[in-house]
Amino acid sequence: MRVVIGSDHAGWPLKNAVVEHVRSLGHEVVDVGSFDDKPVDFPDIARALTEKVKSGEAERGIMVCGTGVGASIAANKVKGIRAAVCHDIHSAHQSVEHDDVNVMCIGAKIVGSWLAQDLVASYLEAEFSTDEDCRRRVEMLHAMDAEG
Ligand SMILES: O=C(CO)[C@H](O)[C@H](O)[C@H](O)COP(=O)(O)O
Repeated sequence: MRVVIGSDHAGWPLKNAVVEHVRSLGHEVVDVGSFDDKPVDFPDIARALTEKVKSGEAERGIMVCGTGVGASIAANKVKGIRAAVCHDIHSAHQSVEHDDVNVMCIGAKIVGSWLAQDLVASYLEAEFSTDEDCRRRVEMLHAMDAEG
């Protein structure tokens, strides 16, 4: 699949490892930066990243900031985006299976590169469940988006 990946300055070192790993898993990467450690504001990167998901240019997004928290707050401001910080393997796949998460956020200051690789693999392998309870709940999230 096509995956858009972005980070702020704090997430930049881990983002590079994530980009390489996602490519090694056979996915296509759209890299929206950062491309160095120059300070940038995570909402700007979240805006660029979520635009690619919203438009359909990428099926999933991965955003790395210092904690993953700012990235997820910013991404969730965008209609159609369901973002979550995932720092354990179970959440990385269940967030997709149950909640149809389309942007996973990781904190570069919180997790190491080995765990990040496993989180990414788990997230990208997961598919949204056909279970009707899960489907209904995500429809409710769509309705909340529409309410504004
Ligand atoms: O973790 C973050 C937001 O939740 C960001 O990546 C930053 O690391 C954090 O806001 C700290 O910013 P700073 O400019 O690097 O001090």
